[in-house]
Amino acid sequence: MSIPTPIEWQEGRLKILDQTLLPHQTRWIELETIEDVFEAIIQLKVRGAPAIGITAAYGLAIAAKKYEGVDIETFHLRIHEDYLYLAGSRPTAVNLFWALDRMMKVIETLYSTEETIISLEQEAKKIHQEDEEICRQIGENALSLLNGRKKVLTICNAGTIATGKYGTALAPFHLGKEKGVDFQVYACETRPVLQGARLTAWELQQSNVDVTVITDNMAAHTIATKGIEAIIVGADRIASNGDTANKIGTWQLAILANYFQIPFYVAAPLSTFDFSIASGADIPIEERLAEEVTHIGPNQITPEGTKVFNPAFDVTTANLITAIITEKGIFEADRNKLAQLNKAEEGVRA
Ligand SMILES: CSC[C@@H](O)[C@@H](O)C(=O)COP(=O)(O)O
Repeated sequence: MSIPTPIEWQEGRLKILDQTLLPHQTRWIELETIEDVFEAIIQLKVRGAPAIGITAAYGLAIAAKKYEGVDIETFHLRIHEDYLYLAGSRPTAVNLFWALDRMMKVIETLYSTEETIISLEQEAKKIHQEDEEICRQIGENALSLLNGRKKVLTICNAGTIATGKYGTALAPFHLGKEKGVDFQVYACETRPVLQGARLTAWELQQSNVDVTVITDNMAAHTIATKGIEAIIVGADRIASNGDTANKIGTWQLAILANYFQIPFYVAAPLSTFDFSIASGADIPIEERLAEEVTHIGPNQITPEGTKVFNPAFDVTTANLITAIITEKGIFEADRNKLAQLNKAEEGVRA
């Protein structure tokens, strides 16, 4: 696979592929401070739930280095402020909070500032490395579930550049390519920020996967006339009952899948589950700047003063989800089935 790695940590320096410049420029930028990390996340230079979590974890490791030489109590106070700052960047993707909480757990067990700084860097690297293996496993499970269905529709970008490697919803296409299984992928352009048209099209082209871009309002017609056999999407947060937040536009695809009687799959790591909330009604939905809707790139497309509603995500209700594909297997989007998964995971964590 020839897609560049989206996040790199080399000798204590963090570099990310600036996704706002894709597909026209492939440029890595260095994030030197916690403020750089915060800005990169809110400006979508790095995006996608797992990639946000990984970058924030490195952000905390970078922040910790500022406090070399301070006593451990002061260190705890300062790093807690940094944790809250990064946690305030984007509200919907729970992987952000999962990664930051995991970093803070490391701190609880150590009593020397110097040792904690080293351990935080190690933990961030671990979160990053683990994600690649998790995504590969999701890809394997998705490949077996798709089982010969080759014409697949997706939305947004839940690919390599949204994760450590391979992606979630796009993982079966990358892995399929490695194994000689060829898919025909249809990618919704994903207004307003065009993650499908800009990022998924670019990423799948890098992998030589056959990809066709459609505008978001072409989905029903495309499913009906092009013989789409399944829809697969990523996730930003999955509630205890299986309700799933993902990029705005996902819900309408699930409704269409139900209408056309084709499977609708969500692919996500366990770090995207939020077992602390009962249903999708509890998921905070990020609203972003009006300019994302009023403009395409630098060009304004609406009359001056047009009112705008710009939610970045919607919640697909569990009843519309055929299955959730995780690194630990395939699950029904059902409160009781997911509770078993949570129990098994709690056992592993204990
Ligand atoms: C593996 S990425 C999963 C999700 O985060 C993805 O589908 C998505 O909705 C990304 O939204 P974005 O606003 O681009 O961060």
